[in-house]
Amino acid sequence: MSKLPVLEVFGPTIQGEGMVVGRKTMFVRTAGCDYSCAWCDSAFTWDGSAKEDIRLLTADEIFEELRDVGGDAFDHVTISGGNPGLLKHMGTLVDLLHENGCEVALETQGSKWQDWFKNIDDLTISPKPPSSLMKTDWHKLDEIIAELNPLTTSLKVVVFDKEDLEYAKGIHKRYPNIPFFVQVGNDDTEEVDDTKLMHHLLGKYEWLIDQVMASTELNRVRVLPQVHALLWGNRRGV
Ligand SMILES: C[S@@+](CC[C@H](N)C(=O)[O-])C[C@H]1O[C@@H](n2cnc3c(N)ncnc32)[C@H](O)[C@@H]1O
Ligand SMILES: Nc1nc2[nH]cc(C(=O)O)c2c(=O)[nH]1
Ligand code: SF4
Ligand SMILES: [Mg+2]
Repeated sequence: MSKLPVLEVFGPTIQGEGMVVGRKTMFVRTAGCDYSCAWCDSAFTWDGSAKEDIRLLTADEIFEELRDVGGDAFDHVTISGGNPGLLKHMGTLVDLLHENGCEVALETQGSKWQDWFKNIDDLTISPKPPSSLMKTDWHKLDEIIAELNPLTTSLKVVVFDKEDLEYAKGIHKRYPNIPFFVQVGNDDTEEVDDTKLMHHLLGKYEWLIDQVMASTELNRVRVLPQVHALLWGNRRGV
C-alpha cells in the first residue's frame, strides 16, 4: 500500500481559516512543498528542520492515528501541508475518511492538480501574492479552477501589503464565481508572546478591513484573520 509523508496529526480544533472557519476538525499535515514562501508559517514542512519527524504512513495508519488522537469527537478532517497536492495517492485517504463518515477539507496553493481534488468537500486554493516571492503559474491555476465545483471550492489570498491587495483583486476578477477570502498575513511567525501577537494581528486585520471596505473591486469578499493565531499564537499543532 502506498505511503504518505506525514508531519503532524492533531485536533480536534477549530478550522481557523477561510471557507469553513470555526468548523470542528482534525488536521493531517503532510511534508514537502514545491513553493518556499518568504513568510510560510509552516516552513518546517519543507525547510529540512523537521525532516527527522516525517513518517511514511498508509491511509489506514493515518486514520488509526486520527482515531487515537481525536477519538470519536470529530467528523471532519483537514488535509494541509506543505502541499498535499503533490501526493498522487492522497485520494486513498480521502475515500477512507468518507467511508468513515468524515467530511474532508484540503489546503493547497493551486500549483499542481490531482484527480482526487474532485472528491474534496471544502477545497481551499490559496494562490500566493508578490510578498511570498513565489510566481503564479496562471495557466495551471486556470486549468485547476476550471475543473472544480464552485459550490465546494474557495479562493483565499493572504495579504501583507498594498501590492498583495492588488494581486488579490486580480484573482477575484479572474475567477469571479469562486467564493473569495482575503486573510491577514502573519509577519511575525517567530513571536512567542501570544498577547503581543494577538494585538499586532488585530491591528493588521483592521488595516485589511479598511482596505477592502474602500475598494470597488472587492465587494463579494470575506475578510478573515487566522483565528487560531489570535487564540494560540505561533504554536504548532493547534
Ligand atoms: C501552510 S499553508 C499549507 C497549504 C498550502 N501549501 C497553501 O499554501 O495553501 C496553509 C495556509 O496558511 C497560509 N499561510 C502560510 N503562512 C502564513 C502567514 N505567515 N500568514 C498568514 N497565512 C499564512 C497559506 O497561505 C495557506 O493558505
Ligand atoms: N486551527 C488551525 N486552522 C488552520 N487552518 C489552516 C491551517 C493550516 O496550517 O493549513 C490551520 C492550522 O494549522 N490550525
Ligand atoms: S505554499 Fe503553503 S506550505 Fe508551501 S511555502 Fe507557501 S505557505 Fe508554506
Ligand atoms: Mg497554518
